[in-house]
Amino acid sequence: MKLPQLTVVGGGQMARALVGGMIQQGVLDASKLTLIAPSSNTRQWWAEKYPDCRTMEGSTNEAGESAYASCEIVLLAVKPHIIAPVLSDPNVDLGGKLVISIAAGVPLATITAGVGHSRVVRVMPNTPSLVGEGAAAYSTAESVTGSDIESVETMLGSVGYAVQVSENQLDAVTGVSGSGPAYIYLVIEALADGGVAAGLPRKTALELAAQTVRGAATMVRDTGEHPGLLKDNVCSPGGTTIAAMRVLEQNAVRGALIDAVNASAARSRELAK
Ligand SMILES: NC(=O)C1=CN([C@@H]2O[C@H](COP(=O)(O)OP(=O)(O)OC[C@H]3O[C@@H](n4cnc5c(N)ncnc54)[C@H](O)[C@@H]3O)[C@@H](O)[C@H]2O)C=CC1
Ligand SMILES: O=C(O)[C@@H]1CCC=N1
Repeated sequence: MKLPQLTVVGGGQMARALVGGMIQQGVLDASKLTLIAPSSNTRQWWAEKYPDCRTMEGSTNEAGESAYASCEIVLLAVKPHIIAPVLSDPNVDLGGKLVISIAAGVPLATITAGVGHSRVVRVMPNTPSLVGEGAAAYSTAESVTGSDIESVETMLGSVGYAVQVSENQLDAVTGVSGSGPAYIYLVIEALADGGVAAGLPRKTALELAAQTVRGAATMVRDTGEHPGLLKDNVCSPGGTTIAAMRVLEQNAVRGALIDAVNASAARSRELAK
């Protein structure tokens, strides 16, 4: 399935990852994209990267044309506190459009009230969408149709894994997979630092660390084995890994990750207020 005309509000990091991923995966033609961005640097970035797309500073241009007139889907990719000002702009008429928000914490009820109808989907994606390895969850408001869900699944499925959840689970999703790439980048950076400390060149240490994280993730996903068992398989009796595991447990890495996920989920709940 090819996506219809799409208008994206906000051209920052997550829009670049998600929409860029959809263009690269071939489900969206750049010629069907209108990107609204108040920053000229952002518009220039999109125009250079995807010359066929249309960029606009606001919801209308000097000729009075609306950024929304010909689109079927609108993707809200601005920061959570910008959602309300965007939706209260008198030039923004989202009647008859499927509206998708990726703003962390902003409830469906807030978006449907601002949009004026409930053909609205709330998504929590993540930035590895850019390379086709995203992880996303979504929840729908009441007027969303089967074909709308098909569009959302096409968008998210083209750039990785997608799952429908109940809205009250989206804060937890944010804690695990929305914010999650940042935790793993920290782990990769720290593993590479450890390799450098132990004598490896930086580049070699970073390649080994990144491939190890990728390999371990693929093992969990493809074998279906419990991660605890896969961990045990690495720990030879009296060997190197169990010595390292003891250090990780002494430093409460497990508890720190659990607390990190919960801190992100709690912040997501706070953003709803
Ligand atoms: N960065 C991430 O990994 C993830 C972000 N999100 C959500 O995505 C949304 C965007 O986050 P980022 O891309 O990280 O932020 P960002 O700051 O990189 O991008 C937001 C963009 O919106 C633009 N903007 C501000 N006011 C605007 C307006 N009135 N109309 C159009 N554009 C406007 C800004 O100039 C900026 O380029 C947030 O709501 C966030 O919660 C969700 C999942 C992951
Ligand atoms: O940090 C944030 O608020 C956004 C939402 C999830 C990932 N980045």
